[in-house]
Amino acid sequence: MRTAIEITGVSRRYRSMTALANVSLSLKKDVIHGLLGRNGAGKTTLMSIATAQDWPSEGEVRILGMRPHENEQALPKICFVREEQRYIDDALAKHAFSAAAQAFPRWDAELATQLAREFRVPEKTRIKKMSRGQRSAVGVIIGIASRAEVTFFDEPYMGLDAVARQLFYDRLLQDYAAHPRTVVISSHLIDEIAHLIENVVVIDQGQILLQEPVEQLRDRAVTLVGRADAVAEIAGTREVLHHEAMGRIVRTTVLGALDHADRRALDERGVEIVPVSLQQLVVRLTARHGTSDQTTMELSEEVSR
Ligand SMILES: Nc1ncnc2c1ncn2[C@@H]1O[C@H](COP(=O)(O)OP(=O)(O)OP(=O)(O)O)[C@@H](O)[C@H]1O
Repeated sequence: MRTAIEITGVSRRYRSMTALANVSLSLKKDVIHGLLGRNGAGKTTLMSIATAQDWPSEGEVRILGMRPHENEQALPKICFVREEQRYIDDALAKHAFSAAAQAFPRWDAELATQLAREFRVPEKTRIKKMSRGQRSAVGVIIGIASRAEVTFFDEPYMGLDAVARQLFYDRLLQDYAAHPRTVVISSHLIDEIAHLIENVVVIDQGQILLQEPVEQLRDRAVTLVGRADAVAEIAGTREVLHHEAMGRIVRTTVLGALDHADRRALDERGVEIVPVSLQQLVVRLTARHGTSDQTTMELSEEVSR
């Protein structure tokens, strides 16, 4: 089976608020996926439903072919690391690790101990008394050492310093290479996780804006920097995502890959081609989605044209 996570027509409403609107998503097995989107886009809601911690108002979820809700067979295969993880009162890190050992059959206790040392998780401090970063580290360790077949990290880096975040990315990749599994990470630090993820899902206002392999997405847009008339000549026929003028020089971000002839024409006119980072692309696409009346489908089609 190549699909690990299948979400079909899932909606989640809170009274008048629609957090997810008819979301369908199919995520491949043994791939690291990035779930990206602005505050309130629906990332946590989607992850909570996929991990059976919340129920959809409509629609269906399948994890490894199984319905996860109240399913004793499915749940040991699913790990959800979230910022506001609750632990048993007065628990130390080792207690949280023992509980994880019970919950996840592939738990690696040695790895957890090693990671606890590397993240400098204090042994004798109760989790509720730990600093925010230390608490996040406990969650991250559980996420990695559980080796659950499907692991969700919801903004796992909150409070982690730059060194600890790098350690998280390195250790996750290392362990994933040795023990492939399906990972979904939500993050606002898009460029930080760009090298980690293979597939990108962008969600905005409860709708999936796009789902695409990172490599493909990188070629989707470029920024052209040069004289306004020269840039306009090439940009004119394309979808403009962003435009800035600095005197006679403009920076225009356009959708669509450049072919050989475009590159030659730009070169002849002294126009510089600057790659667009994943973060910039996601920011531009979501900003555009928020201000336009286009449907998700239209925008996705545009992006993939
Ligand atoms: N229990 C709740 N009751 C009412 N509204 C809720 C509830 N939980 C989430 N929402 C709303 O649903 C929407 C999606 O929230 P969600 O937490 O999934 O967003 P998110 O993408 O994870 O955001 P962030 O990046 O800020 O964590 C938001 O508008 C939020 O206010």
